[in-house]
Amino acid sequence: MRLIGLTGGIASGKSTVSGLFKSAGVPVVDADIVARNVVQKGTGGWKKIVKTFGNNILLENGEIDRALLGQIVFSDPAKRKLLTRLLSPHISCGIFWEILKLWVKGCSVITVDIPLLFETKMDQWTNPVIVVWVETETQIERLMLRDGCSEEQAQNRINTQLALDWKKSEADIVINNSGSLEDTKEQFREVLKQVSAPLTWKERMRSRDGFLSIVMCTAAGVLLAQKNLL
Ligand SMILES: CC(C)(COP(=O)(O)OP(=O)(O)OC[C@H]1O[C@@H](n2cnc3c(N)ncnc32)[C@H](O)[C@@H]1O)[C@@H](O)C(=O)NCCC(=O)NCCS
Ligand SMILES: Nc1ncnc2c1ncn2[C@@H]1O[C@H](COP(=O)(O)OP(=O)(O)OP(=O)(O)O)[C@@H](O)[C@H]1O
Repeated sequence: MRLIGLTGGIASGKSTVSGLFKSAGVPVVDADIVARNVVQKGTGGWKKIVKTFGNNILLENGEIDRALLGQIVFSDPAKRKLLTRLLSPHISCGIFWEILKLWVKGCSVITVDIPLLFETKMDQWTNPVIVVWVETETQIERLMLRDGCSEEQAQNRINTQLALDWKKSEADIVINNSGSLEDTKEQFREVLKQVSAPLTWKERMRSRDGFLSIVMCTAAGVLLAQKNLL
């Protein structure tokens, strides 16, 4: 099985590229969706957030007020690290189950779209690592336009992640999404050819090691969670 790691910076175009993978018939596991599911009302992630941030973090319907939580954690590095630490085991487990379900269905190539792929060291599980890169000015403009935030807020959010230029330097494949959508699609077509090629022996060993790591880390996570150690 080939696990493609798709990452980048906030609003660099990961969802845009993951949409292209889906259209090409390659299933995608989206860490942002998993991260939303693991904090739905009543889940373990939800309980941890309420315990840590208090009842004020809830909307009237009992769901987490994501906009408020975002405001809090993106303006306070310690709280952001705390939230990431609280949710990481739940998110890793969720990603693993999604991969497992697709694997059982017989999918041999799966893309995992994880914004914090390098930050959480999950890059070692995936091969190749694709970084969707964009020029900073364009990234800020698109983020402001999409989320209706100020330039300062956009810059703050960008600063909470590892530098996109550094991610680019660590990538196996870079997709430059600074231009038009058509330009990105053209690069994607080349990438698709590359990732559709059969795995070399070296790559097979790497991805098998990667998959075993996922199994072991998740099993450890589940055990620790059951013993309330997380
Ligand atoms: C803070 C929250 C509530 C804001 O929710 P909101 O719906 O506004 O944004 P959404 O979840 O769609 O995230 C948008 C983007 O923000 C960035 N982002 C999210 N969490 C983090 C984080 N902890 N650190 C840095 N960047 C982050 C990512 O690039 C992500 O794609 C939410 O992002 C969250 O729960 N984050 C913690 C979980 C996490 O680490 N998610 C990343 C998945 S690997
Ligand atoms: N090549 C492009 N040309 C113009 N707009 C684009 C292009 N690529 C992406 N966008 C727009 O930029 C915004 C950010 O793109 P997208 O949502 O794909 O980024 P992302 O990396 O998934 O973001 P996040 O980290 O917040 O999940 C979206 O509004 C999208 O429509």
